[in-house]
Amino acid sequence: MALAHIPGSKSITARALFLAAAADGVTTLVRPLRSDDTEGFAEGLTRLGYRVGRTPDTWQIDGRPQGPAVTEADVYCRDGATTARFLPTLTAAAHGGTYRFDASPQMRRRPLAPLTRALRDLGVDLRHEEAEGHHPLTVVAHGVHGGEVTLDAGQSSQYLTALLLLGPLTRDGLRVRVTDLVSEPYVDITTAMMRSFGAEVGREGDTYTVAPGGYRATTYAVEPDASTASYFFAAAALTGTEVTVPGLGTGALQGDLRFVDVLRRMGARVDVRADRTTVSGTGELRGLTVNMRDISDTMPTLAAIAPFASGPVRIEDVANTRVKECDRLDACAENLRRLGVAVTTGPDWIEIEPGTPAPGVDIKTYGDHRVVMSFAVTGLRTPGITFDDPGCVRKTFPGFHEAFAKLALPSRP
Ligand SMILES: O=C(O)C1=C[C@@H](OP(=O)(O)O)[C@@H](O)[C@H](O)C1
Ligand SMILES: C=C(OP(=O)(O)O)C(=O)O
Repeated sequence: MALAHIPGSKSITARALFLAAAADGVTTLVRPLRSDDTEGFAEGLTRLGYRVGRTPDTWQIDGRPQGPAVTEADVYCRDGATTARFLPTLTAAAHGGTYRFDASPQMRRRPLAPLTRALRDLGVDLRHEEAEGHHPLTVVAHGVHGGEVTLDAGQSSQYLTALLLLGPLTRDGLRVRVTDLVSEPYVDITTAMMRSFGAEVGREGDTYTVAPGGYRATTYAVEPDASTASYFFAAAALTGTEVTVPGLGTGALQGDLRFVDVLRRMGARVDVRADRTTVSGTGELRGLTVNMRDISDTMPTLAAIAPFASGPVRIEDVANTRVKECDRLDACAENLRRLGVAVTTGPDWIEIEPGTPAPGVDIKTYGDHRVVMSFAVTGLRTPGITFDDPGCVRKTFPGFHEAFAKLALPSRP
């Protein structure tokens, strides 16, 4: 049996940083994720004048309910969509100040318009430098009264998360009516964490309601990252071994842990306990059709093991994976074809035929950490897989290659 110690959740760390910054008091984050995305978020807060103190295992943030300590700042959000979508929203609540945000070339391309429109509907003075609804942008802050707003979160749930996080910082509170929503479990993480920081948030049908009143500082322990865990679970299912991830169990906040249900349907044995999850490969990997709208960060993980299934694997309802670190449907299809596997794709689906991936293929990563980590799993059964940019795993897991090698799973080419 192998034990995989997975670093902290990116989504939880990003939310915790926002909540801690906005809270009244000093917050301690226990085992936050240390990676490019979350370091970028913390650096953004520092630029805005928040104090973020760090030891290897904890981050301490001095909350500033009144907003950033500086009235002017230039923040580079790197490649992190949580940073690029949550931080401008945090500054909108300040009473005075001009804050400019920019991001990586890919993050500049990724959409933002439904969020910027909603913020403007709430009276936020938000100016784009180039294209509407894209970085770079400037927030000229003068507080937010709140009220009701309608939001299309059909391309990204992060728009909704950003607005909900803003809710307690408004004068009158916020009602958000949602017309469409992907990645819904991420919104559940948001509301659960808001409550942990003392906020009142509720939902009736398609409308979320957030009370004013700010946030209270707390000590918050960050769960291991469930999307990262998917590579280790998939590795177990593929190689017929057993992998246990401590710290992710029945009480986990992250929807991506549901990836183990997909592996169970394919034939793996899955045991979810209160504080750990174990996947055991049985030697059987069946094909299936699966809707991954709720857990689409794990689409590449499944695509990468799909050729080894006994029947076709069809993944549906994942259009928004086209607007992530790269167009993930195309990137997965291209790399599977390079491996000699038959693949078809549509606007929001991919279907992968069984096949034996060819050895010695260089995977085209498009700078996407999930492409690397997913095809590293394929590499357990395919000799000679290399990556044109193995280091891009730094976005969420700088030590991925070492940790994955340490797992010492049998590779059976
Ligand atoms: O809120 C979050 O922390 C995230 C939400 C999801 O994005 P979308 O809602 O854009 O699908 C997910 O893909 C991303 O990795 C993290
Ligand atoms: C899509 C992702 O990240 P983000 O949207 O937070 O940049 C991801 O980590 O797979």
